[in-house]
Amino acid sequence: MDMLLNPLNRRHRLRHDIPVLPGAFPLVGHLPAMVYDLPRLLQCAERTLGSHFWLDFGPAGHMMTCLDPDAFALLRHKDVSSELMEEIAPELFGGTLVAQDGIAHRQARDAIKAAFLPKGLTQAGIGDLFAPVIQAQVQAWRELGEITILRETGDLMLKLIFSLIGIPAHDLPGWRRKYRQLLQLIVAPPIDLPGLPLRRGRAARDWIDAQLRQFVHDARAYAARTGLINDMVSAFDRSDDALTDDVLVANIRLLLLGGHETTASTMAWMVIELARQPVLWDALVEEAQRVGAVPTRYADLARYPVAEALFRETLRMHPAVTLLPRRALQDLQLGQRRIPAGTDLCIPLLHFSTSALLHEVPDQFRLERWLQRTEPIRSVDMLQFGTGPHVCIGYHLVWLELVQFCIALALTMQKAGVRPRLLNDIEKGRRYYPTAHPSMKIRIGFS
Ligand code: HEM
Repeated sequence: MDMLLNPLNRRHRLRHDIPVLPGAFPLVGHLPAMVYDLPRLLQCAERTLGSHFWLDFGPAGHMMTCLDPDAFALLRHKDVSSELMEEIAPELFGGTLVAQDGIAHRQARDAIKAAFLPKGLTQAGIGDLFAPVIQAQVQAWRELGEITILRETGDLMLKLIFSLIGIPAHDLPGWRRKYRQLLQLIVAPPIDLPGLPLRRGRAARDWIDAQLRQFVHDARAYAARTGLINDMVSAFDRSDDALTDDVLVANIRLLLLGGHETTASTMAWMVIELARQPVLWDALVEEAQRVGAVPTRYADLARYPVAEALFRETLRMHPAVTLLPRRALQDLQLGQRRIPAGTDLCIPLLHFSTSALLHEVPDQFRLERWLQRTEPIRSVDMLQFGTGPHVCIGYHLVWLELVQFCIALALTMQKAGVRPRLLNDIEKGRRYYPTAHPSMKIRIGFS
């Protein structure tokens, strides 16, 4: 299929001496090609324009995109800001730490991050909380015999993330409905009328915030909630400049958002890769049987090198977050180019994750690149989680839950004498932006 570029826009233009990629449509710019075919779009831009070019993000404006791996270090640069995040998605990210810089960011992050480090996860018993939920879902797949994978992993992730926050199981259907409406804010056109996505999404966000406010209140009043909310509330209350409940609530909502689609997509890709490569499945089953149980503590993970390699290689080949927006606060030097203060930047994680400059035979799914390595994991090896002050808070949690997931899958299916099988084409229906995921239609059989 041809890329979704505007055939009437062929003019070559420069901004600040850097070429603008032709093919943008009015209003939506290059967004259609980014959503449906980002890898080919980046390759085409590199081939025709070189390593620095402007992409048109439609309503969010132009962003200078640099394919040189040095651009990854911009995420750690003191003169590069995350404020653009809030301008792109004010309804979702306004007031959250992902869109803040400096002290405001550090304060909010410090109050949350301890709960997500290995010690915090172990103390809160998160692995014990997750294991039965994962096992029940995988068992249900076995009984169904055939599933639509992304729908199922999305459902499982909602259950996990809600249990993490401490939402009681009987409240789940209501939450699920509101959560889906909240997600509409990502794509809602800016028209605020009854029945339209913006109005519904805002109403859902207000509902969710009101519930979270009540959780925070209960955590303070009775120390009644399980899950991470108690830990976060106490950390917020202990912080030097007491942070308001609005900040706390907005950031708990961010955790719900940040932890769901990304992990559901990675989990779905994991199953797809296991289904299409029998040797991967055999290696995983062998490891699962040798250890014989689903891990529940972070410290157990060292016993599952194959599952860890599967987690890392799946993310490398299919990073869920493909592009990160930033803004230069001062003039910057990037390779041979000077980038003026105020320039909006795009850091293409997808490109680095599959770049031949960083990985041998990058197009091949190879567990060996992780199993045979002797050096520790560097930030460039986990670039799918970003780096620097905003590096993903959920990294250790994702590692734990994805290893739990694939080991539970292997043990359950092996016991029943079946293995996953891919039932349709994986290329059609993939999406790459705002987050990447496999087609909603991919079906997996267990036989
Ligand atoms: C495979 C799963 C995941 C991927 C690929 C992923 C990726 C990322 C990336 C690339 C960033 C950096 C954003 C930036 O620099 O602007 C990020 C930040 C963040 N992630 Fe994740 N994430 C995942 C799962 C999770 C989970 C499970 C949670 C929590 C439950 C989470 C919570 C967050 C939060 C709160 C931030 C903002 C941190 C900050 O701005 O300081 N993520 N994530």
